[in-house]
Order: sequence, then structure tokens, then C-alpha cells
Amino acid sequence: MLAEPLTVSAPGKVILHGEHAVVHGKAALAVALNLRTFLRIRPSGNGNVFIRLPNIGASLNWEIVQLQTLLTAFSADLDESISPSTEQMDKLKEFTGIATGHPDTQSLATLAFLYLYLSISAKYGQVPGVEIVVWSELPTGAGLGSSAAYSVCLAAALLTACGAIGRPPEEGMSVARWPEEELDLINRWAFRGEQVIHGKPSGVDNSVGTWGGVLRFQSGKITSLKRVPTLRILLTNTKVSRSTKLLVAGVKDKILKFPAIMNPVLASIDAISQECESVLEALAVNPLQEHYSVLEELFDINQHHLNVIGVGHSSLDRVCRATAARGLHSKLTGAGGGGCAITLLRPDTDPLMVEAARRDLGACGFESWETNIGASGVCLHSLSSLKAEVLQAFNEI
Ligand SMILES: Nc1ncnc2c1ncn2[C@@H]1O[C@H](COP(=O)(O)OP(=O)(O)O)[C@@H](O)[C@H]1O
Ligand SMILES: C[C@@](O)(CCOP(=O)(O)O)CC(=O)O
Ligand SMILES: [Mg+2]
Repeated sequence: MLAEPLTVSAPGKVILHGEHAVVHGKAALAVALNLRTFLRIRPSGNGNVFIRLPNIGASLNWEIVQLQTLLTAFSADLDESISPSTEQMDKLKEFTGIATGHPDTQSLATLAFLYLYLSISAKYGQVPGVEIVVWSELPTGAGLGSSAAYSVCLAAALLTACGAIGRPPEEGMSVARWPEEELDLINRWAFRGEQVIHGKPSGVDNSVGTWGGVLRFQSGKITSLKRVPTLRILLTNTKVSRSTKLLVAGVKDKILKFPAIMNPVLASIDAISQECESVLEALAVNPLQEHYSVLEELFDINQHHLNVIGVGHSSLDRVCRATAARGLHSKLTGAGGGGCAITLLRPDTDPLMVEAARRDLGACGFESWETNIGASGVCLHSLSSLKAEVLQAFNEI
């Protein structure tokens, strides 16, 4: 239960291959990113529920008695495998005054929070009056899994606050993690938060946020890849905002309209994920230049497929052209339609070439940074382990 404040964090993610195809049962390879979302929860002391979301400029406050009027609509939903229902979403939209139609950023975050707060309270016992702050290093809506990191943090904090899972011992630890069966429960609830935000998510994003590392994800089956090399990735944010929910829906419509055309493309993306996994394993054992050449070719082929299924964007084409001019290979990551792209860097890629590419990308108005991948999944932090900028965001200093 929540006697003391609690701070959790979860990583964003990069999908190497398989975005969108993974929604339709194909394999995806995803890696946890060393950019994290942090959530601090503490008893409110006044019976209110208060959540502050500085990344999206939202602060929301309800009296617990107001929220209890909604609990009956959620008590029937006692099986974690059941998706958020239209009736529940309509009830939440009516309660919050959120208009029907496609909710905006703040509305999606509010609905996801209230859905998890009420469903978890209904199933495991009332989450007490709490104050929550969520602050992220991840750009929101850019294809790096910010919605999943948000959902994983909410699930971990609320399940711990109501006693559905334990509070990992922090004594002397800078970070601590829950046991596997409790991480699995966090992941299943985070998936439902993603369903509120994404509509029809595959579950790959919240799985990477929960488990961390490098995963193969296919139809709910999660396989942690142990023998993978350290990959150098240049991340580029085109800063073109887009909605994952609408992009995922658009691909589904195209599949329904042109099944004979689209299904072979999805099958090819599936084969790319499988081939990439084999090459990564070979690289880990005996790194050869040829292996990187194959990875670069797979990036190019997959990027073309993503354009075919309708999730490309002119800004992403500019990233591909700018990096290709420097002999580098890129593809979009996440839902596409703008957002982020990833560029593969070989271990011996000339740093001057990378800087030149970053200058060219900057001239397009894009933000780029080299990153490491394979971060840890959701964890509990001791206050002393938090970076100053996180504490600042939590107004602790
Ligand atoms: N730090 C955050 N604070 C509040 N809401 C967030 C945060 N990060 C993500 N979200 C929610 O997730 C949504 C973005 O999800 P999505 O469109 O899937 O983009 P992404 O590619 O970042 O996952 C935002 O509109 C917002 O509702
Ligand atoms: C497009 C998709 O494959 C990944 C979405 O990633 P993001 O929300 O744009 O970070 C959707 C999904 O797998 O749920
Ligand atoms: Mg998302």
C-alpha cells in the first residue's frame, strides 16, 4: 500500500523492424531506449486524486467521492484480458467533458489515467487519494513509445499503491524491480492503457517498457534476445506530430481494401524482422562488415514497405535522403507519418560523417542524437538515485 511516496520509471523504445505489421500478427524487433518516463506518486492526504502532466501542460484534480460514482461501470471489468469498453470510454468522456470523436493529447492522457485508476481500484480495492506527477525525457507522439512508457508507469504505480503488487525493497538500492509475475501483471494493465491511447495496439511498446532490453514480439509472445550486439543508432525527430491511433487505423483500412496487395507486404516485413534477428545473433558471435551491409539493406527495404502501407511522410523521406548522402541508411520507427527515424551507424562509421549528417538533418529543422539501446524496463527508484532534472520536474528541490 502507499504509506510512502513512490517513484517509478519506464523506458521508451525503438522498433528496429515490424512496426504496424506487428499489429497484424507479424514479428517485430524492439529495443528499450535510454530515454525514460518518470512518475512520482504519494498520498494526497485530503482524499483528492491529483495528476500533473507537465510534458503536455495538463493538471487534473478530482475528489475521490466523485470518482467513486464511476466505480460501478468498472467493477464488471474484472478480467485483465478484457479491453476497455466503448461504454466505459463514453462514461469517462461524459464525466470529464471530453468531446466524442478523436481525443487530443490531453484527453487521451486523462482517459488512460482514469481508466487505469478506476479499473485497478474496482478490481483490487480503492486506490487512496493520491498526487501523481509524470515527467518524461521522451518526445511525446514521436514514435518512441511515450504512450507505452506513460501506461507502464501508471500501471506499476497504481498496482503498487493499491497493494495488488508488492513494493520492491529499496534499502541500499538505487533502483529495484518487481518479480516476474508482478512485471507480467504490470504489462497486462499497461497494455490496456495503450488500448485507450492507441485503439488497437499490438502490445510491443508496453512489453519493451516493462521488460526492457531487446525483444522479439509476435502475437503477444515476448522473447528476450540475449545474444545481440551493441548497436549504434542515430535517432532523428522530424518534429512532425501525428496520431498513432489514426495511422494504425489507416493501415487496417488499406489491408481491408487491398488484402492481396497488402498481406504480401506484411509477410515481407515479417521476413525482414526474422532476417534481422538472425544477423544480429551472428554479429554478436562474429562481427563482419557483411553483417552490417545486410542490416543496412533491411533498413532500406523496410522503409520502402512502410511507404507502401501508407505511413511514410515527406519529412521522413528527407531524413533518408540526407543520411543516404553520407552513406548511411535510415527508416522510420514507431507509427510513422512524421515522428522519429533511426539511422544505423557501424562501429567504424567516421564520427565526422555522423556530425555532417547531423548538420544536414539540423538544416532540415530536425533534432538528432546518437543513442544507446537496450535499457532496463520499468523500475522503482530511491529518491537519491534520481537525476537533478527529474527532481526539478517533481518540484522536490
Ligand atoms: N509524458 C507524458 N505525459 C502525459 N501524457 C503522455 C506522456 N507521454 C505520452 N503521453 C500520452 O501518449 C500520447 C502519445 O502516444 P502515441 O501517439 O502513441 O505516440 P508515441 O509514439 O509517443 O507512443 C500523448 O498524446 C499523450 O496522451
Ligand atoms: C505502429 C505500432 O506498431 C507501434 C506504435 O509506436 P508509437 O506509439 O508510435 O511509439 C503500433 C503497435 O504496435 O501498437
Ligand atoms: Mg504510442
